Amino acid sequence: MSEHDRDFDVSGVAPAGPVYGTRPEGFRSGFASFVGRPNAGKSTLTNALVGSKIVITSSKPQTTRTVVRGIVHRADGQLILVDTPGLHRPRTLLGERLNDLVTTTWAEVDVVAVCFPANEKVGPGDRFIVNELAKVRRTTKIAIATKTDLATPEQLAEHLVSIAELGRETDTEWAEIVPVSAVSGDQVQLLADLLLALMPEGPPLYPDGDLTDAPEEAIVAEFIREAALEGVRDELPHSIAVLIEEMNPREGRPADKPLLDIHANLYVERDSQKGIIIGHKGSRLRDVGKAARLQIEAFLGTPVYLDLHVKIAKDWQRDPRQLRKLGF
Ligand SMILES: Nc1nc2c(ncn2[C@@H]2O[C@H](COP(=O)(O)OP(=O)(O)OP(=O)(O)O)[C@@H](O)[C@H]2O)c(=O)[nH]1
Repeated sequence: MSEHDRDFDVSGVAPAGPVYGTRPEGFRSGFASFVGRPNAGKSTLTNALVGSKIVITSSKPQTTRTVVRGIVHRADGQLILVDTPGLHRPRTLLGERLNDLVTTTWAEVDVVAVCFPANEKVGPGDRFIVNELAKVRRTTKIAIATKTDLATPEQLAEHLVSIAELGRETDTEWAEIVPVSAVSGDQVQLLADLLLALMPEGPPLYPDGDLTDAPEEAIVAEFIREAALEGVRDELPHSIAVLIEEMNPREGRPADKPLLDIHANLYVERDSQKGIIIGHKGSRLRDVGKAARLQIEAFLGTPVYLDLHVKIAKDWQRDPRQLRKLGF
């Protein structure tokens, strides 16, 4: 995208409607998307740039499903980060939908940043992604060596060479290759500078102070999913989806003692999974509910009553109707 003088209603990535504020001289604004194999550190980097926990992170791969934006506000520009799900060789209908979402996003953003964790070798998973990305010719691409705190200087040097090499092999021109650590904060500001420099000149696209325009419900659902994923077996993550049925302030509460009622359903695919989530006499579900509630309360800044139910949606990942219902 080269200019911002048009409507930004494309594929759910960009906001429609008004632009905010006037354009200071030299102000830049635009969209960047982090991609990379599962666990590459995309969500953590988004949070480090935005400076607040917006996108959930987890030590388990493939936890990111929803496109959630983080917004970096600076005096000289506004950077809107689009966090996409990882690209995978599709095995289910959900996989295909997610991949479509990913490639659509790539074509619409100003910059795609590929994350390569510095503590792991560049491998087939990375090659698959960069090859797919190479088909989107017009978008500017940068490479980020993530998690540099976990690599020795020698490893990092070798890693940067491999990234450059992969660029040549796939005919991808990296506009930048940047090493960062989201955990130590090393080079995070530099990355923000470089990303902003690649954005077109344009006015702010969001009101000052907004960190994300993802609907609150989507973020709340992600907090619940995050809590439910904690400590469960590896095959379970793909099988969990959360749908917020209702989110309303409790009526009749005094103004200084508000309470937000949230009714949510947690969907799994099989009876056995339901048992795992609920735990002995419901103990695990209670812990999940409490952990999620604390996160939600911190995020929304209000006391919450969370009513959480586990339901079975058989094979939801393969069923178009269920997928639609769950927002995919
Ligand atoms: N030491 C270190 N760990 C990191 C860094 N960035 C991310 N991690 C860890 O790596 C794991 C994966 O990070 P995420 O940010 O969830 O990775 P992701 O690419 O968003 O993962 P998916 O959603 O699965 O695609 C988490 O345990 C993070 O804490 C970093 O800079 N340094």
